[in-house]
Amino acid sequence: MTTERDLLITEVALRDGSHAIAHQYTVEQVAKVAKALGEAGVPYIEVSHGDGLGGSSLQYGLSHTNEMELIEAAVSVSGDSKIAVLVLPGIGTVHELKEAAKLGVKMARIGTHVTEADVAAQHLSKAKELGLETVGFLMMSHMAPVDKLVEQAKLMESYGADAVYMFDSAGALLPHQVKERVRALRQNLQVDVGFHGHNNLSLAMANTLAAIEEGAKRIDGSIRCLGAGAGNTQTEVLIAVLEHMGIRTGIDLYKIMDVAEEVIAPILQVPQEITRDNLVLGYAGVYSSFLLHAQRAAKRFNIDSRDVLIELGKRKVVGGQEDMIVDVAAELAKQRN
Ligand SMILES: CC[C@H](O)CC(=O)C(=O)O
Ligand SMILES: [Mn+2]
Repeated sequence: MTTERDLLITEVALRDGSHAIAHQYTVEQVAKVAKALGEAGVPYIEVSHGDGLGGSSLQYGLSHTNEMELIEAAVSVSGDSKIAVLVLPGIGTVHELKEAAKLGVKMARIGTHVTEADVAAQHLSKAKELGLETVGFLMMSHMAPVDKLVEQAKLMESYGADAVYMFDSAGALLPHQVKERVRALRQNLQVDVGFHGHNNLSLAMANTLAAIEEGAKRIDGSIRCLGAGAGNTQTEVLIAVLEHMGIRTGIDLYKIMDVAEEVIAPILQVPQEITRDNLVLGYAGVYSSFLLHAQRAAKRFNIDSRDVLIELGKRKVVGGQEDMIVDVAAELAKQRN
């Protein structure tokens, strides 16, 4: 029997949520979560290091477990759900993509900074060759004007992406800005448009609904908000809201609520909340994945982590420049003495 779905949801807690727990997922945790998500009817489950395949490093944070083991475990228990991986060109290589495909991954999500889509060409075409469904996504989309976003999205489409997402990586966008962007993407692309939000300004749900209103067909969520910063659009809440709107996702509401409460909550080291640092991520337009790095650097130099985040926002530091977080903290500390 095929499930009727008006929207395709990708659950990202086993990838974006990896940032929130410093990439410490174990095989047991991933298997338990993936199995439960599969039973709840989630169509796509993303599994990788928070920074994608190959992300385990001193720069981005060392994983507890090799991500290929996590992927293999997820594939073996996820039933009809498809396992997706994230790849950031420059971090993840075609070699890792091949290894993931061999393990049974069905979708590759290739992401670049919002102005750098051209670096995704090779990865997208290789993923296609491997028979994978492909998503291209543009991160930190608040940092580019609408016409630039559209230009870059068209490049992703031309490289073979089956869908193009805009990522509000910093959780900095307001609903009217999301609407404007998704509308423009829909007007200019033939492929599906997707949206990935972060809840740092408590707008992930509002932004997601704005995207859906403008025709976004693919949405990312993180169950119990287990994503970087304050997390993403909370999956189980989204499913309830969409049911009220008569939008079919194929996900069982009671089951997804149970996964949140019984499987995810025990994994959380602290509850996913809009703490003052998370709020500053959204306010200053800083990558949500920088949170723990900035907190560690602030502690090391005995300064306020909010000052580090505000300065990173001013300098428009983007993914891949994690080493600058320590530089900024050191500079701020020096200025203070
Ligand atoms: C560092 C990759 C990043 O976490 C991808 C993502 O989820 C985002 O940009 O929001
Ligand atoms: Mn994210």
